[in-house]
Amino acid sequence: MRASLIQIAVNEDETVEARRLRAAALVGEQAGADLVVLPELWTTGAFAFEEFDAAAEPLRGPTYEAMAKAASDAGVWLHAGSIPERDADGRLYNTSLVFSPAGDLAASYRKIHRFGFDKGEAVLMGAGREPVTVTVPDTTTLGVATCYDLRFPELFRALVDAGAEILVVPAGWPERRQSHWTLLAQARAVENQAFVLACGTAGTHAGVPQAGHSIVVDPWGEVLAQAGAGEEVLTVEFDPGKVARTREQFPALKDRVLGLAPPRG
Ligand SMILES: NC(=O)CCC(=O)C(=O)O
Repeated sequence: MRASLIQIAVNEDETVEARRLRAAALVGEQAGADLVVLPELWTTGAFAFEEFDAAAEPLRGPTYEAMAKAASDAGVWLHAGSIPERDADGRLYNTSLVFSPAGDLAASYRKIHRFGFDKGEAVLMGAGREPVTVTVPDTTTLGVATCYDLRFPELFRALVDAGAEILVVPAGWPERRQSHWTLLAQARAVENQAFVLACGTAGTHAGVPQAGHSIVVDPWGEVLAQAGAGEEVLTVEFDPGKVARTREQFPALKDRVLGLAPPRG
C-alpha cells in the first residue's frame, strides 16, 4: 500500500478558497497512491476558533464537492481531513470525510474528544458519539480519529475491536506539544499492533505554530517515515499484512482481561 500524507501549511495569508484549490491540486498529484490523507480543519486551521462559524459548511458543502472530485480524478482513497460542519440545526462539528476512489463518501466521523477544556473547540463544537471504521475492499480496515482523540486509548481500542488495522489521525497539533504527538502515535501503534498514519498541518495560524512532523508508525512501533516542520507530502509504502503477522507472532491483544473489578482499597 502506498500512502501520502499531505501536511499542508495553514497560514492566514491564504484564503480558504485558495487553500481548497491548492489541496485539491495536491491530492491530484498523488495519483498512483492507494490512500491520501489531509489534516484536521485545514480550511480554517484547528486553532482559528473565531473563523469556525463563518467558514462552517454543510456536510455536502464546497469542501465535500472539491474533495470528492479530487479523489475520483486521482483514483485514490482520500481521507480529506476534517471540516467545520454545520448541521441542519445550526450546530457545529469537527467532521472528517473519507472518499472512495469513485468519489463517493465512504464515511464521515464527528470528532469525539474536543480540544480546549472550557474554551475554543470544546465549547464551539458539538461532540461526536460514534467511533467509525472504513473497509477498503480486499485490502484492510481503517479506523479514524482526530487530533486530540490521540490522547484517549479507549477510542483506538474500540476501533481495533471493530477490525481496524490502519489508524488514520488527521490533526492540527501545535509545535509546543510535538514530543507528545510522536510519543502518542507510537504508543497507539504498539498497544494496538496497528499502523498509525497521523497527518498534521504546517504553518502558523491564530498565533499557534504548528508541529508538522506527520508520522507513519508500523504495528511494531517503528517509525517508517516522519515529515519535517514545513509543508510537505510524506509518502510511504507498507504492507498491511504486517498487522496480522505481528498480532500472530506476538499475540498480546489476545491476553486482554476485560471487565476487571474496581480496584480494592
Ligand atoms: N486540535 C486539537 O485537537 C489539538 C490537540 C492538542 O493540542 C493536544 O492534544 O495537545
